[in-house]
Parts: sequence; structure tokens; C-alpha cells
Amino acid sequence: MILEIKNLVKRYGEFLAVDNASLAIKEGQIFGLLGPNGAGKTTTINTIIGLSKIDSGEIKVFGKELWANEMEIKAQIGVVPQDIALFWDLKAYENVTFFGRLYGLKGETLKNSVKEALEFTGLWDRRKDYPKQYSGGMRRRLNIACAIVHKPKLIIMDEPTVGIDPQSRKHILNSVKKLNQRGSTVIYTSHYMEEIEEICDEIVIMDKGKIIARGTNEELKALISTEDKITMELSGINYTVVENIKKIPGVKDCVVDENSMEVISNKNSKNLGTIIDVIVNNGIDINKINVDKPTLEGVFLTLTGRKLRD
Ligand SMILES: Nc1ncnc2c1ncn2[C@@H]1O[C@H](COP(=O)(O)OP(=O)(O)OP(=O)(O)O)[C@@H](O)[C@H]1O
Repeated sequence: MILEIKNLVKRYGEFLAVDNASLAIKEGQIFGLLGPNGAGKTTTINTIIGLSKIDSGEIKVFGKELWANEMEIKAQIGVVPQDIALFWDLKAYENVTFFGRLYGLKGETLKNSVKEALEFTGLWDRRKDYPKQYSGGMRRRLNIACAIVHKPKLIIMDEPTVGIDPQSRKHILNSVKKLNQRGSTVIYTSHYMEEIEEICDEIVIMDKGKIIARGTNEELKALISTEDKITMELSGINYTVVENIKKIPGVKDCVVDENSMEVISNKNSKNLGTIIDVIVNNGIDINKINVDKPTLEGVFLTLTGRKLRD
């Protein structure tokens, strides 16, 4: 395990921000921490990087106790904080160089690493600009360049796509995948379930300081769904077609109402093609088709009764 947290408790005064959270992250994963605003994601991250003292619990990073090995551990972590952390009166490449030096890089290694980090984030051509000349998305990317210049084993990104343009968002998500392929384990926090779905191997859902669910994308969705639902708008529905659809393996029910049909199948029965064939072979036109897939938003809603994004 690259990171192990056991029974973590963090209070701000009387307020319980992280409530007995435990999680384990394997080397090589893109691990998603999903939860609405105020769930306790940043607080959890801050405890992992030693920014915030814990009230009780255990944190092991790279198999070692965080408190006893803080400097050694921090040298192998790259953090992209939620709020942009840059020097405004330093040029982009000077910012990255500063962070590289902080992590002990020198001479040619430093120079090459800075170039690589700026190329990786697509900012090499704009390296001589100041952050104030950058768009919000470019500043985020520069923040990422600063965090990865020392090629850390573990990269922690705290909501890196909040408030940025779609192009930069895409760039950042691709960077996360590439960093992972390059060998880094990534912890990615977000309240955008689409992003977490797209890039994460394993996900933990947090709410009000508690971990309320964990698993792969599929495992989490399986929590709320045992069936697939297909709804169609058709012209000329007849009794025979309904009977024939009900005979298809995996189909649990077929209900019609005027021009619409709803077919419920066992999960993953993969019989959509057969259902369509039966309809078409009965001379019925399909005007519209919709397959309901479970989403992480749905998982959150089922578990908490609330939407992820209010
Ligand atoms: N320094 C602090 N003092 C008091 N309360 C705090 C402090 N920092 C965070 N909190 C509270 O702890 C809770 C968890 O906050 P945290 O920032 O960890 O949530 P989050 O899941 O990261 O949400 P967001 O996406 O909004 O940052 C919130 O209710 C927040 O108001």
C-alpha cells in the first residue's frame, strides 16, 4: 500500500470534519475521493501531507508512519492544492525552478526537469510569461508543473478543475492519466462525478466527514442497480412483440403504454441487440431509444438522499 489511513479523526474545535475514516491506496492507482463541498476531502488531504494535525488515528505513507518520517515522505509527494499557489512576480519557469530547488534538484537535472514539467503541462512556449498573464486554467497547469517537477511517487490533486475552461479541464484529466502511466500513484479529489468516473480505478465517497462507500466505478454502481432499463418510443406496437421480448433471456419485464415501451433486464444481460432485432423483425419503427445507466450521482443520491451538487 502506498497510503494507509486508519480511523482518522480530525476536529476543528467541536466540529468533526473527518469522522473515523479509513482507506488504503495501492501503488499505481488513480484513486478518487468524491464528495460534495464540505465533505472533508481537503481536510483528509491536509492530514496526509502533514499540514493539519490529526486528533486520532494512523497515517502510513509508503509503508512508514507519517509523523516519524515527515521530511523523507514529503520529498516523494507532489501536491496540487485547491487554491492556486504561485509566485506572481516570478515567471512561469522561475516558479517551477523554485519548487524544483525546494525538492533538492540542481544543475542540469533541475533545468531538464523544469523543461519536462513545462512541456508536460503544455506551457513551455509560455514559460517566460508571469502567472498574471495566464488564464485560470493555465495557472492550474502551472501549479501542476510545480507539483510534478521532482517526479514524485505520489501526486495529490485537490479539486484541480474547479472554475476552469473545458480545454484546460481536458488537458488536466489527460495529464493525470499520463502521470499515472509514467508511474505515479494519483489521489484525485473532486465533486464532479463525471471526472472521477472517467479517470479513477478506485473511488471513495465522503459525506459529512464520513466515508460512506468505496469500490471501483462498477462496484459502486452495482450498489444501486441490479437491473438495466431500456425505454423506447415506437410506432405500431403489437401484442406479439411484447410476448416475444418477454421470452428473451435476461428480460424481467416488458411494459407498454401507447407508443412507449419499457424493458427491464437483469444487469449486464447484454440483450439490447436482440431486443432491437425482435422489434424491427415485427415491422415496428423505433423512433427513440434510451438505456438508463446508473451513475455515481445516483449512488450518492441513494446513499444520502441528497444530490452531490446542490
Ligand atoms: N480551518 C478550519 N476551521 C474550521 N472548520 C473548517 C476548517 N477547515 C475546514 N473546515 C470545515 O470542515 C468541513 C470539511 O471541509 P473540507 O474543506 O475538508 O471539505 P471538502 O470536502 O474539501 O470541501 P470543498 O470542496 O468545499 O473544499 C467543512 O464543513 C468546513 O467548513
